[in-house]
Amino acid sequence: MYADVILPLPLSGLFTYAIPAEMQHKIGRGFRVTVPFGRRKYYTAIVTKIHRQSPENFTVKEIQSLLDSTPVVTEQQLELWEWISFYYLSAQGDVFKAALPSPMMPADLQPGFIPKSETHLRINPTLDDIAISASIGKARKQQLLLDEIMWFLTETGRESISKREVKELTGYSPAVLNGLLRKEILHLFSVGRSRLHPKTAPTRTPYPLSEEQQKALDTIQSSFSDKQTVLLHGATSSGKTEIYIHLIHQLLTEGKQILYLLPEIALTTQLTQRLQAVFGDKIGIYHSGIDDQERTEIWQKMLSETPYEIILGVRSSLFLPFRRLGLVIVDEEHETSYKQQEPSPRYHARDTAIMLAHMSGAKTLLGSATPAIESYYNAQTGKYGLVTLNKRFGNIEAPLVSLQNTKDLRRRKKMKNLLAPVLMDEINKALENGEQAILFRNRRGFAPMVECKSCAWTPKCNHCDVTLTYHKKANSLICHYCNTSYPLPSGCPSCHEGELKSLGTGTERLEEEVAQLFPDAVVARMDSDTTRGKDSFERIINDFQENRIQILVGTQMISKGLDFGNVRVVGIVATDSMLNYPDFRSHERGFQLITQAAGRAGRRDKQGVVIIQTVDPQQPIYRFIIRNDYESFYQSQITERKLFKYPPFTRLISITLKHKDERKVESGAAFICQQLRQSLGNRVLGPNKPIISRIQQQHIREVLLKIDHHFSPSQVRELIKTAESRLKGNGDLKQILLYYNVDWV
Ligand SMILES: Nc1ncnc2c1ncn2[C@@H]1O[C@H](COP(=O)(O)OP(=O)(O)OP(=O)(O)O)[C@@H](O)[C@H]1O
Ligand SMILES: [Zn+2]
Repeated sequence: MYADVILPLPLSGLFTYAIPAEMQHKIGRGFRVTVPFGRRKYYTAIVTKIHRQSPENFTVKEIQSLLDSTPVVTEQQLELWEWISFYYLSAQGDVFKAALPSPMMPADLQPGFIPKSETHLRINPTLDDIAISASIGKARKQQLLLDEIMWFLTETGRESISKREVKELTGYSPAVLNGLLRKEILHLFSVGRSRLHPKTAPTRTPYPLSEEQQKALDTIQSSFSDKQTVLLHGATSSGKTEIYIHLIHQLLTEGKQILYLLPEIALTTQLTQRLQAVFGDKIGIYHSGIDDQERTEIWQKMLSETPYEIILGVRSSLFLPFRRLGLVIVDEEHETSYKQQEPSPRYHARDTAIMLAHMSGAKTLLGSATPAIESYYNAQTGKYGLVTLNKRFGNIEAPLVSLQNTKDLRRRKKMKNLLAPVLMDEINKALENGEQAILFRNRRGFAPMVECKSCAWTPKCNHCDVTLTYHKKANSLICHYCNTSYPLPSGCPSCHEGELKSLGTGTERLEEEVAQLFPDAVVARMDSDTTRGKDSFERIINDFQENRIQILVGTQMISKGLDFGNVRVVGIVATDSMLNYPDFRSHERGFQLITQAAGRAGRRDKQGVVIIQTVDPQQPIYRFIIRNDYESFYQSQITERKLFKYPPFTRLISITLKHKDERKVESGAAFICQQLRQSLGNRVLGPNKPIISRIQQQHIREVLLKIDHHFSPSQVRELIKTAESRLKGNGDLKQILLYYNVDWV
């Protein structure tokens, strides 16, 4: 008998191995095996098929060992993997690697799962009291410690005490304990211990819903009777999360599991607190910030008889084994961080979640104050149900948004620093009232650019076509594409005359300046530079929540989903580069980002104030934002999308080609275009030289396919795969790396 397996390698197709006789009755689909492959000794692979067809043309190797006695990947998961690999044009091995926590796939160079253990002590059962006291003799300190241990065991009713616990006893000293061990009065042994969080009990029941919330919940439930997916379009702070909580509560009574997806780890902290208050330890948290070994235990728990009933996590959590999935909630469904960009599989977690729900007979609820144009279109055309919630919870008015023309203010010498006078005033007022402010800037680091004052030389990355960002605290120049860091030169290395000056503002400079402007306030920054540490999100969020920080400066990380009660002012410092970025989605993103950031203000008691600083206040998008008019904004966008054949009217597939040799990558891209044009004609755009055309020494070209609904995903897949194999058959071009990004965002 033979087994087809998926290897954790970026290779297309399955690999066949012979099953040793003694394994034949124990193996099946979804089991892990170790197999020899290539030069490395062994890999962990997943069995997808058992059959009797002996492979031709090569000698089959044998499976080395079987790791499981029951499948660790369910039938449904394997189906989902197949769909991802098919739809997103990614190798099955890439999907496998993305899905399983790495300790579940031990290999030569990769350790496996290590159960967590703890050292315990127990009293030697072969000794009676007389033997013990004879052995202790006159060692008074040993007797005292032993008495304390015995007292502990009686009190707790346990057989053993952990080493950690012994250290807390008053009579403890290492010498005394060693004495008891040497005399074999005490024995050491090791006990397995779960990494999962211990029991936490709920502290409250769900809040009663307002009338509007209840109506929205009822409509969601009735929509589910004929739609598999429903979009909840609810204003910021309208209380969507509380609606989710009621819905979850309902599903739990039906014995169903719920997957609650968030776009970013930064959002899990607050949501964990909110959900745990109601659901206690029914919730498992799953994201890349959680240690791999613990993730393995969560996976095992999901396979057990007592799985988590609720999983809260980011995109990778849709790979967990669910058995009774009833509902997937995709919160902030518009977020582009739901799309995995690197590495393959480049899947969209929202769309994959809808597929997962479909395969499980579950429902999907998408929620956002600023839905993705595609999702709103699906709701408009009846593919999804649509439920709208316009009002903020507690009937608080939507924040008052106003624009400040910084170009004009500068000309009139009114900009004394990075903040417009009106914004300064509002922050001062808020601080006087004991309220808080959030300042948003979509650029991290101190200054996005450094320039020589005399010759205008600017430092660039050696590996990428990118100007370097100055980071002051690290005192270095950093490439935001490959992360290489360079020391800051003391003078211009080009003309040797000029001094270097830094241009522009990142969050680090904004934080520094704001701290000087408001010396009595505590100012903190939240961006990817300040949130590297394990608990750093939690610390900043808790400090802000509890008013230990008055002004929070940050990137898009602070712009959405967070719920702070005391924020009066939100300042959006420079939005122009974002809106002028040459991409058909730049206005959609701008609208979402600004509306979401604005939504952090005035969430309790009274209306908030939002000030947007721009050099171009005439941009029509601001009118939609100020009037909080998603509907008209959507209309303007969908008209453009239709006219220029963008999603949802087409599917975009981007093909990226990379090679060290620019000439080669150029001819490779031309070759691919020419191949695809034979059947796809003018649906093929390119090749294009991207704005950043070299990253990590690799030259890059891009081809974009705009596929209308004449072509099915499988037809397009076929055409692309044919073009790829022709390119790989061309001796000169076969080294070119090809990457596909389906539903490119
Ligand atoms: N029924 C309710 N009873 C008491 N408090 C509520 C209720 N509904 C919402 N709230 C409170 O109102 C605030 C806003 O609600 P929530 O965070 O759920 O809004 P949201 O719609 O998810 O907002 P966003 O899209 O901005 O994340 C929260 O502090 C929440 O606890
Ligand atoms: Zn670089």
